[in-house]
Amino acid sequence: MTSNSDTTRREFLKTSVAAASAFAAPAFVRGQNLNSQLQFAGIGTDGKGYSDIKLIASHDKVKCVAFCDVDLSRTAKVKPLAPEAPVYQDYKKMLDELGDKIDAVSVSTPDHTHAIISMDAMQRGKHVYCQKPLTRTVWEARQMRLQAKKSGVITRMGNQIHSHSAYRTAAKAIQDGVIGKVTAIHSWVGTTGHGRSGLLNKPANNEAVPKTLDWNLWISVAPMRPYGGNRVYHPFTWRDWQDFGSGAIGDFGCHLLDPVYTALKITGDPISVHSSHTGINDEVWPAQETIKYVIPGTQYTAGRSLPITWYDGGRRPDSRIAKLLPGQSLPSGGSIFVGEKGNMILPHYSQPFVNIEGVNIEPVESLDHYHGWVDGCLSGKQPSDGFEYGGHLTEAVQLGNVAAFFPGETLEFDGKALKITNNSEANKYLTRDYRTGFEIASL
Ligand SMILES: NC(=O)C1=CN([C@@H]2O[C@H](COP(=O)(O)OP(=O)(O)OC[C@H]3O[C@@H](n4cnc5c(N)ncnc54)[C@H](OP(=O)(O)O)[C@@H]3O)[C@@H](O)[C@H]2O)C=CC1
Ligand SMILES: O=C1CO[C@H](CO)[C@@H](O)[C@@H]1O
Repeated sequence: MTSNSDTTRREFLKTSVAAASAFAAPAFVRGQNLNSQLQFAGIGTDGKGYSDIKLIASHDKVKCVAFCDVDLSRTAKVKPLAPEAPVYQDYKKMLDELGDKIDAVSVSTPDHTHAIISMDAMQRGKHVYCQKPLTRTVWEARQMRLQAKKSGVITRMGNQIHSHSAYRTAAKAIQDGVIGKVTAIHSWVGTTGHGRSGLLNKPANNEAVPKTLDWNLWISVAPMRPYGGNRVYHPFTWRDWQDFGSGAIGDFGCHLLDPVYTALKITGDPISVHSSHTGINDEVWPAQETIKYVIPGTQYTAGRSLPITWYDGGRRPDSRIAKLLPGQSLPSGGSIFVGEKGNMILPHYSQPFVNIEGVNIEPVESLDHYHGWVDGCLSGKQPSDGFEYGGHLTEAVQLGNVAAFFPGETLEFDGKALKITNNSEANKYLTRDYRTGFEIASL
């Protein structure tokens, strides 16, 4: 049952956010919303989920009203944040039972469950903070973008470095023209596509599912398979497996390519994608990859299109591309922005530098990524990396994973039609088959 005051408050929050998404929110709406509380539920409560929930809950207008994790043994850390809040194993049951008592949710679960949970929450009018990559597939990323717009809810992707000084400084430097127009991007990370579980195929042995874990809910949209054992798939090692995670580019693409997309204001769909790697089977992602994209140019690029090359698993760009000054070196992960006047090197999570003598970049301040989303939910103002932005970025990242199934081929992509135009077989990898009972209700 919802009390009258809850209904009134909830209805008010909903209408004012809907109004704000249709046109700029009038000051009185913002003011009244900023005085109200955000009733928040955290989904996925260990691993990254714990830090997401803790940092969102540190906003003084947030009230934690529920927690949810498929493994009840992994909920102990969040309980002290709101000892009276109920703990659920099934997010659907939580949303059904608590209804309007929840305004907003975080989704910090393995990649394969981001879309099914976030779509359901948005369809019920909840604001959503969802971890990176926004989704496991290109099709899901498109649905998330469309649904967020349709529902008029406030969204943010969990790529928190977006708000960090290092990435914000890099974006400003590019937009200020420090290296001139950009002609190419090279981004790399040391992380490998598999190796976390030590397996290349499903294990022959099985172990009993821990009593605290609902394995059916963990598997969710993916085809059912036996539990396997601790750290075969969960926790954490799901990143290796095609059914659940997204390999190295899925794990880090939405971090490293985020300042590229933000700085260059990329909103167009990739034109083409090409992969080369050390080998792929039907289960895990390649250990080492090079993915080459061609992306439509913007006001900050020299050409009408822009080549972006991604390297992982120990592969990295030829250091001569960077034309470093004496004393400079390439970081273990990051990006080279090649410009007409010079190059900018952006190490992952630290300040950028350029190879132009005498030019130092003044850092800009960090913002609070988590509070920025909460403030957005209360004011109706969409933060910069909502699902419209995160959806575009994730589509590109996951398109790289589609290309991994066709090494050596250049796949041409028609973003409008959501179709690969020169290889019909590749289209099946843009989406997936959903397990009965776990289909995503799309638009
Ligand atoms: N932005 C960043 O810097 C980082 C982002 N991430 C992202 O966060 C997400 C989670 O990663 P990580 O914390 O490492 O993963 P883990 O496997 O360690 O934890 C995920 C948590 O979610 C729970 N869970 C799994 N499925 C569901 C479900 N359907 N409903 C509710 N709870 C569920 C897990 O339970 P169980 O123990 O049973 O699996 C676990 O407690 C990923 O998308 C990852 O990419 C991760 C690290 C850093
Ligand atoms: O930033 C991060 C730190 O490492 C984790 C494990 O690879 C990533 O998932 C995460 O996004």
